[in-house]
Amino acid sequence: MALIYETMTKINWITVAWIILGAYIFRYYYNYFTRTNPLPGPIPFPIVGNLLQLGLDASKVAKYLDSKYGIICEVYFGSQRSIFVSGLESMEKIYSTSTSVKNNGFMYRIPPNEGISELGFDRNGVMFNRNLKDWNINRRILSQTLMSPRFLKNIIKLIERNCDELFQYWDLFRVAAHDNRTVIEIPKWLTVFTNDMIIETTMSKKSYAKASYFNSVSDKKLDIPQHLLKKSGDFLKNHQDSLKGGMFIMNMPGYLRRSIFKYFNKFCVDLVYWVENEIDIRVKERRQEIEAMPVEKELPSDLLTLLITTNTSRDQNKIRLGDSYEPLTDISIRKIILELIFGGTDSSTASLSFILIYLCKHPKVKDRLIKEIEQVYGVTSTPTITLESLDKLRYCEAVIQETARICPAGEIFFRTSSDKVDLCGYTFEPETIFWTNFYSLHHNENYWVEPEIFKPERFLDNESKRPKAFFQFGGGVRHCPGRFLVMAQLRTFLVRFFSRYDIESTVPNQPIIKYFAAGITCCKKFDAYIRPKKN
Ligand code: HEM
Repeated sequence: MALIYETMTKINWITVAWIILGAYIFRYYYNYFTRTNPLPGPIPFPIVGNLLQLGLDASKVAKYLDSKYGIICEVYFGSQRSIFVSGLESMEKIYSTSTSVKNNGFMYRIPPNEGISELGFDRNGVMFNRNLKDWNINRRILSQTLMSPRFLKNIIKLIERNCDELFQYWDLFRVAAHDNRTVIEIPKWLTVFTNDMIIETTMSKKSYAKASYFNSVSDKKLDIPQHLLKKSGDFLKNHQDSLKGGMFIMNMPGYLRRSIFKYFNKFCVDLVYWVENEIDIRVKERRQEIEAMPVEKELPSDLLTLLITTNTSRDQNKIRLGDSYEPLTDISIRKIILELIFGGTDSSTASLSFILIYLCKHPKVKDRLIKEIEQVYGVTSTPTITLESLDKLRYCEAVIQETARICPAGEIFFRTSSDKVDLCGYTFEPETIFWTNFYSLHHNENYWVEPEIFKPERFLDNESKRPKAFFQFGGGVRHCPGRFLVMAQLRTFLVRFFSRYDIESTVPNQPIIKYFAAGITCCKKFDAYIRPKKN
């Protein structure tokens, strides 16, 4: 009897589950087929949307959607309907250079999102902040800091120090191998390199991710206290995992996160809080260090000091918004730093990896780049780099831009309408998310002569003749605030690297193996021989 009752109960539960699932699917497709403003696009599946059909290779998705559906279509990333835009005119509208926040209809990054709201990013920081008044002040403080020549001058010194440290480890490998060349797994090394740099840039504290990685792959061990290596290693791992966790929190509907995925959700949230807590400890520590500095003494121009002191009594250049001068709160500083670490690690690693791959594939371009470096700095393995000297590297800049055109780290990127907007003859409601197809635009024959050919010279034309169909860092009021920093970083690295080494891919005609994670197209594998340069 008990068995029959148990079986009946089981069947009932299974039946109920099927009915709920059936009702959910019916409701999903009813909403889909009766949606307003339908656009062409692949039919989505519940929960995953079009992810199974399209996959996660951003350039393949970009090419496919552009060729099959034209300059505007719709896709579902998870349960989120997104408008996918490939035409230049639409992109110019979305990334409009209009400086007026009021007249710009594409002011948001993403529509309201339960997960992002639970983590507090919808009302703090810059990237996802939906309170446009707060976003504006945070953004102005950040831009004023990240773009100031004083800050950038210091950053160049920081980049040089980090290059020297990286090269010291590579040399240790070479000596240990009794060989004049070292096989380096480029993306892995560049990840720890850019991570150390962004941590030191944002937290004004030495980071040991490179050293920690060296110790994990080398027989020789560095004489650095274990707790420092562990701390940096843990920070890198947890911040990378928290980024993946953040994607889960952002894209998985709340009712599923709170039920089926309850424990995994908690694990992801805890990871984000772990990283935030580490940042918070450092912010408080720096506040105390600043308070201990004599008032008459000029404060250092590192990012953290500037974020803490802007609009306080220690600030000489207050930023006014409306009638008030408001300093940033600790929570806002914490979120901004977290976003900068997220925004500044994978994108820079990917860009630098792709540049080195293209230089290996195009030895003539590499030779011309080395010639330019020698012209500006002379033949030396330790050039002294200044902000002014970096501006003379026109060909180097063109190499960086051409790589960003042909193989962008941001192949597709997103903005959200903050108002009713018109695009390609359709009217869209506020809170519609638009994915912009930079990849296809950068490969469009209407705007580029022989777009599949790597030709940095195309960026050497005069300013007025430069191609307009190029979105390396987005554009307009939400233009990437890290662009000057990253351009300084890339140029300084290339100068330092090619003053000292030559590089050759271990695989002839190195294929570009990419993966897409958290909005960035990253380089999955690239091994290269690094040899001392013959002068
Ligand atoms: C090569 C490396 C990089 C690439 C390709 C890149 C690309 C982009 C793009 C396409 C956007 C969207 C801009 C728009 O909507 O108009 C963006 C925004 C942003 N980037 Fe970068 N970025 C890079 C490096 C960095 C670095 C190093 C930082 C930090 C120091 C950073 C911080 C940010 C932030 C905070 C935003 C959001 C700005 C806002 O919403 O107002 N990025 N980036």
